[in-house]
Amino acid sequence: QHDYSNDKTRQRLYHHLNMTSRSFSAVIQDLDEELKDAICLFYLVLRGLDTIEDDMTIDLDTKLPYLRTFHEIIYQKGWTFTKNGPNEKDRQLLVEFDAIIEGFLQLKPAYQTIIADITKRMGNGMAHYATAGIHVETNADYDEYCHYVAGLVGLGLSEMFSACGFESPLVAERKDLSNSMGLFLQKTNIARDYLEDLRDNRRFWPKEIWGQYAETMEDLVKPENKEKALQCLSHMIVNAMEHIRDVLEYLSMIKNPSCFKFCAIPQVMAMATLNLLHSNYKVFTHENIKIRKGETVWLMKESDSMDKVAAIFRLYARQINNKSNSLDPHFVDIGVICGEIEQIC
Ligand SMILES: CC(C)(C)CN1C(=O)[C@@H](CC(=O)N[C@@H](CC(=O)O)C(=O)O)O[C@H](c2cccc3ccccc23)c2cc(Cl)ccc21
Repeated sequence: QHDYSNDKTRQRLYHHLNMTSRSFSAVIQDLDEELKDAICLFYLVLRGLDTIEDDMTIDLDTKLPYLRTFHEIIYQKGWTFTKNGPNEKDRQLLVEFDAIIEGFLQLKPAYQTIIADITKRMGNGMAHYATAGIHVETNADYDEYCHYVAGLVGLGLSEMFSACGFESPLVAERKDLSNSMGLFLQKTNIARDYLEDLRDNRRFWPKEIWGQYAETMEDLVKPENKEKALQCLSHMIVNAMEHIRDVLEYLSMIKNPSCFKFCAIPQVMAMATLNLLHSNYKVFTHENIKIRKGETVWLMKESDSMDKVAAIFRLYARQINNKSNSLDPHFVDIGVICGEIEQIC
């Protein structure tokens, strides 16, 4: 139990957490005392790293060293970053990053080591994919990139759950399941953010997939390619849904109620998002597609037991299956995955 001698540090931490993501910050604050601060800091350190990766106003020569050394920076009292571009929301976190470091240095060494290790591996992975000319081409690249930016988060969280004794050591051992937890979330975000990422000149959809439907990724936006675009989207959704069996197996291992909700809520939100995306041409015409606030509130309330979470996955799987008709080349794949979900649940 780390005592934040000056509660000021703690207040600043949770202020930044609330600034990054209001709904999820409440979920983190519901975590058991032993884990709450460690996961809050893990989340904020990763947000800081992600803000540097995402900032297109920083040239590569400056950005790459920051990505590769961020795991050391988090030990440097007083460090802040003022080179960031105008993006107000995230910029504030880095300008005041000394408060995050202050909190990080007060964590138990075991949690510091887990956070630093994941940050090092993630920063190097991000640096690899930020290097000029390197981007996601094959499905293997896609899984590797998502492993770096999200799968590793699952590994770190599982190590924390096992380290604090809330969960069995098996949770940290099943790295494949922890990785899938991250890939399901990240692949859902990447499918959802097609247009926003295209505008920011970020290419995450693998050519091995979109190449089956268009000459270039931009072609998918053209109205005359609407059918091909929706078929490609369906393919991306199937690719994400392949992780559901691992997600359900991982969640069935989590016994601590606050850890369970913390893990389950983003997963059911992702499943609801995939349902919203399927056959939805807005993916190619609008940015920031999100499930309705009411649905979010319902999902957060309903995700407190394995049976309820399984029922939610079954519900959305049925809805996706009903929407995908025989014109959809992935109609069979979706049927198979939904059939499996019926069995598992
Ligand atoms: C890229 C990402 C998916 C890993 C981001 N990520 C998440 O998406 C958050 C959810 C979140 O931030 N929701 C925001 C999203 C948004 O801002 O749009 C919301 O407002 O609902 O959840 C994940 C997260 C939570 C629980 C278990 C996980 C297991 C493996 C990988 C990630 C896991 C997360 C946990 C930590 Cl410690 C750090 C980051 C994340």
